[in-house]
Amino acid sequence: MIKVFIAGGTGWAGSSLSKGVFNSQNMELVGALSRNHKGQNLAEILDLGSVNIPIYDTIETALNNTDFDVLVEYTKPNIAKTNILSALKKGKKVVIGTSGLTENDYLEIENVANENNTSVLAVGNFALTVVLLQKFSEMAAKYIPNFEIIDYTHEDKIDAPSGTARELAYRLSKVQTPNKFVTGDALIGEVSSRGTNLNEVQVHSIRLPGHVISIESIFGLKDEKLSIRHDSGASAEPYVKGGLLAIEKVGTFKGLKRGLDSVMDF
Ligand SMILES: NC(=O)C1=CN([C@@H]2O[C@H](COP(=O)(O)OP(=O)(O)OC[C@H]3O[C@@H](n4cnc5c(N)ncnc54)[C@H](O)[C@@H]3O)[C@@H](O)[C@H]2O)C=CC1
Ligand SMILES: O=C(O)C1=N[C@H](C(=O)O)C[C@H](O)C1
Repeated sequence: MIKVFIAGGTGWAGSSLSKGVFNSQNMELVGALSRNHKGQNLAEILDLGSVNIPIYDTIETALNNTDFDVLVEYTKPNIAKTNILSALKKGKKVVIGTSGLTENDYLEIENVANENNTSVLAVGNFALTVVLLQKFSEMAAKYIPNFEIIDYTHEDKIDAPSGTARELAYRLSKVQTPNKFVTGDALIGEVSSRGTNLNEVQVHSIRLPGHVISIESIFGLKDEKLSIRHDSGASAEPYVKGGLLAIEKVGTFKGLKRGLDSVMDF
């Protein structure tokens, strides 16, 4: 049995995963972190039956009071790194779902995981269809050296670019550095209108009502263009299966891995 603790277990994504873990044959849901539900029973909140799944409001109290193997981080960017580093320092394995962490954050997380001989699996998007978008985009980037990324989300998403876009930029940059067009001093007007540069890839973030979550990688060659786009629906269901797979696989290596495909067969 893998003992799982979910930081953000009462949230939109975390509550769906909590139910998935609770119903899993080889996992035990032993606790959750939630700022607003301290001292309550997660099983009652999620209608899971007559068991007690305690909720804490800080990672320190959770680590002092609960024994677990894997921390799933599904809170908010402002607290995620603290939760992750605290758990790693106690030798816990960590699955990261929370977006907003930077490349420097990941370097620090990787170092702390290595120092404590444990493992972290960070997944910008747990949905299988997004994993496929990442793979198809990597294939395209191998042949087309001109690409940019657009991320579209609901208006109240607090971090930009999305975790999905950050991970995609990181991955495409490993395939090749894209060519730059009209940048720096050559550009007349607003430099920021060309988006932000992540790992040498231009990323544009749209935040608008009526939008859920979409990601698009755009490629161009003379007289031809290619768009690879993914659109999420409104529920958090697509992230559950991938989340469960990540919990199962995070103990199979040491250090940091990024992307769900890193533990899948392709
Ligand atoms: N990697 C992936 O596939 C996915 C990633 N996400 C990311 O997961 C994160 C959470 O998203 P949602 O579930 O929509 O958020 P949410 O707002 O619905 O839930 C956040 C949860 O974290 C808890 N929380 C927030 N701040 C806290 C603090 N300071 N201390 C203790 N608990 C705290 C809340 O009580 C709640 O349980 C976001 O960064 C989002 O982008 C969301 C869905 C899929
Ligand atoms: O609702 C969100 O916020 C989500 N964020 C993740 C991201 O930043 O990429 C992914 C997910 O699609 C939902």
